[in-house]
Amino acid sequence: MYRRVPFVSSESIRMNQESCTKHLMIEEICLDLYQSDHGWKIILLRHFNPVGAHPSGNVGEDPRGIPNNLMPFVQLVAVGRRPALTIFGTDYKTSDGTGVRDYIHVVDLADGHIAALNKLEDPKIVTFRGSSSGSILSVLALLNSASSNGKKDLKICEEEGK
Ligand SMILES: O=c1ccn([C@@H]2O[C@H](COP(=O)(O)OP(=O)(O)O[C@H]3O[C@H](CO)[C@@H](O)[C@H](O)[C@H]3O)[C@@H](O)[C@H]2O)c(=O)[nH]1
Repeated sequence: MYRRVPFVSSESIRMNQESCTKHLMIEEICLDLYQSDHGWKIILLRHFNPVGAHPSGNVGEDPRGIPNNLMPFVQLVAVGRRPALTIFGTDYKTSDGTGVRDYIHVVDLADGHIAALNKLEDPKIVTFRGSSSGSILSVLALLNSASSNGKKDLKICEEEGK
């Protein structure tokens, strides 16, 4: 968090998911701080899962070891560095039963951060929400997309939801 950064939302900042609680708490601390001292300018950045790489290929994700996250794992399966993707759960209340996330391309996210930083001198209240990319994908949809892009079926196995 930076001193003198724009902030604050005129919108409701309520979130539904329990996993968002810690983020919401931090936003509330920022709100309190702003209320106590309007000299603070704070940007609240909300986004979901960044994926992808810079088109130059110079900056991207090349995890060492076993990745924790879906996209890098799928990529390693696609290039044959991992044998199969384990799907963590297939009985969620989603269209195909696998977990869904809202993905944002990492370059769009970087652009969003720059746009937010350009508001530093703007005294108005602003929040940045980078999550509405319209790219809400299930694990299977993401996997199928990677399979069709790479023109080969990627192997999967299933296990209980985590
Ligand atoms: O090998 C894998 C990896 C992930 N998934 C599923 O793929 C989806 C996306 O998982 P992941 O890429 O790990 O993203 P998140 O679960 O959304 O976790 C991100 O979002 C969390 C909440 O902000 C942060 O705590 C994490 O660090 C960050 O990676 C979820 O349904 C996972 O269960 C699999 O099925 N198999």
